[in-house]
Amino acid sequence: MIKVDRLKKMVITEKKPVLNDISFQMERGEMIGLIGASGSGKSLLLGCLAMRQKWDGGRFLIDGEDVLKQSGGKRKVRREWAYLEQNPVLNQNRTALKNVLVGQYSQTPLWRMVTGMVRSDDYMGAMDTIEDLGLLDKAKRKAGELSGGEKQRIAIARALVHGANVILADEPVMGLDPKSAENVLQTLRTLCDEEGLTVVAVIPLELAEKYCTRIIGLAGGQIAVDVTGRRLTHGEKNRL
Ligand SMILES: Nc1ncnc2c1ncn2[C@@H]1O[C@H](COP(=O)(O)OP(=O)(O)OP(=O)(O)O)[C@@H](O)[C@H]1O
Repeated sequence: MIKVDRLKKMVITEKKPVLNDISFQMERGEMIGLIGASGSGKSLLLGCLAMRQKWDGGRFLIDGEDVLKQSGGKRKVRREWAYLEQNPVLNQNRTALKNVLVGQYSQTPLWRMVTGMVRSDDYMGAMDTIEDLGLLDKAKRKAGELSGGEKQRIAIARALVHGANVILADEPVMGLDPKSAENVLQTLRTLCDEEGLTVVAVIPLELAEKYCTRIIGLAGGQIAVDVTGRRLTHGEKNRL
């Protein structure tokens, strides 16, 4: 279980904390939609969870251990959790498959990386994951030739092949056409339901209502809404 306990986050330009007293828990298999007005701190919260932003207060407990105090705790989160940016960083000249396999390089000897030789079980694992994400016919295409939604799904495949059990995604469907956006979110939801993946994604409210198991809304530096995935009431929307 993952527990955020009274997280505080400051930025140099503001006197007051941008995030103050943020507390919530995440269970395995949850897909959390993070919503809130522009500037409410969604990206900063995601960055704190991904250990890419410094915490200015609070505790971050994973299975009871405070990651902020544990030696190597931050590195472990950075290595084991996936942080998906809006425009996934893929090598455009390499195939989708090679980009997915990069996720396994941390366990791959240097000579294999240099020669590009891949173990057959790594190859099979990557192909299985690509197939699960509906991109088998694109596996040998260069990443630069894929659509935005396909690139997002390749980034998800890479995260899964790398063994990530938590995916933090900052606006993963921004700029995608509606069908591709729904495809990416349906893929993530299925992985949560069937594989126990945990996802926190900054996405538009109407998509969070449709695909997420839970919706967390930020306002005024605090959690203003924390409900199971469903249509928000007028009252809840007004709090954001
Ligand atoms: N590196 C930084 N230095 C100074 N201020 C920052 C920095 N990063 C974020 N902020 C400020 O913190 C606040 C929250 O930013 P954040 O990017 O988390 O908002 P957001 O909810 O993701 O917004 P948006 O929906 O527009 O992307 C904003 O007021 C922003 O200007």
